[in-house]
Amino acid sequence: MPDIADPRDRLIVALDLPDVAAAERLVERIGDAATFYKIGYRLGYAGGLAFAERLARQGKKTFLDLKLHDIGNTVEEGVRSASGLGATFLTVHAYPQTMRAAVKGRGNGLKILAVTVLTSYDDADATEAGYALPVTELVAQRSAQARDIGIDGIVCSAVEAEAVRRVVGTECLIVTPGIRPADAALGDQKRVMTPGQARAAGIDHVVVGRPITGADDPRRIAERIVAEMEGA
Ligand SMILES: O=C(O)c1cc(=O)[nH]c(=O)n1[C@@H]1O[C@H](COP(=O)(O)O)[C@@H](O)[C@H]1O
Repeated sequence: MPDIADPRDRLIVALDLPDVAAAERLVERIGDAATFYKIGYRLGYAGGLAFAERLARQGKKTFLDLKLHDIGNTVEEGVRSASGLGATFLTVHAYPQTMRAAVKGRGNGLKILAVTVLTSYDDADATEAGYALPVTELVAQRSAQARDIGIDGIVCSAVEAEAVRRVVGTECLIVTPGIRPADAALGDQKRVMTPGQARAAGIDHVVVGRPITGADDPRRIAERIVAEMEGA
């Protein structure tokens, strides 16, 4: 829970767009209302990794959301390669072997975030995937493992943020997708909070995609989200 001096840094805009030209247009329209962008595999597989490097060179913070999960050697070497892209964050799934490998491979100040249980999952989805624990317990268990392994941050829903903070303490970041302004459509997200609720629950960063990427005025929505967190 490091001090975040610029309140805009709390908002990470998910650039889930089909191509680099669309991402460039959105970044341009948002202007200085956002400082931090997430590149996931939709854009990543369409030239987005080179674009992420460019954004970083232009002074934006970048988050590579590659959600790595593989045998340890592949994860470790993959993280080593990703460490050269100038990013601030990189995601891996919160499996102990994967997290240990990621910590071994990280370099150049890249922080590793562990995705505990996807925010599109509820208890029924976890059961269907073969887990005996309810989501809140699975998130707590994986957060404790991430803490013990030395992961830099946890990705969970803001619904679990207070419980996760008790597990990981103040040194570890909590980053929460599944964020929706009060009037926004949920889409496929199931564990959801507003930006203000998330901030009050003690998160470090929120991740917001469609409410911004699909807005008529993305800059205004980004500004509103930052202001809502500041007022929380
Ligand atoms: O790792 C993530 O960023 C992530 C983890 C998670 O549990 N849930 C989740 O929604 N995300 C990502 O956060 C973004 C949320 O997008 P929206 O639902 O459009 O706001 C997407 O890019 C997801 O891939």
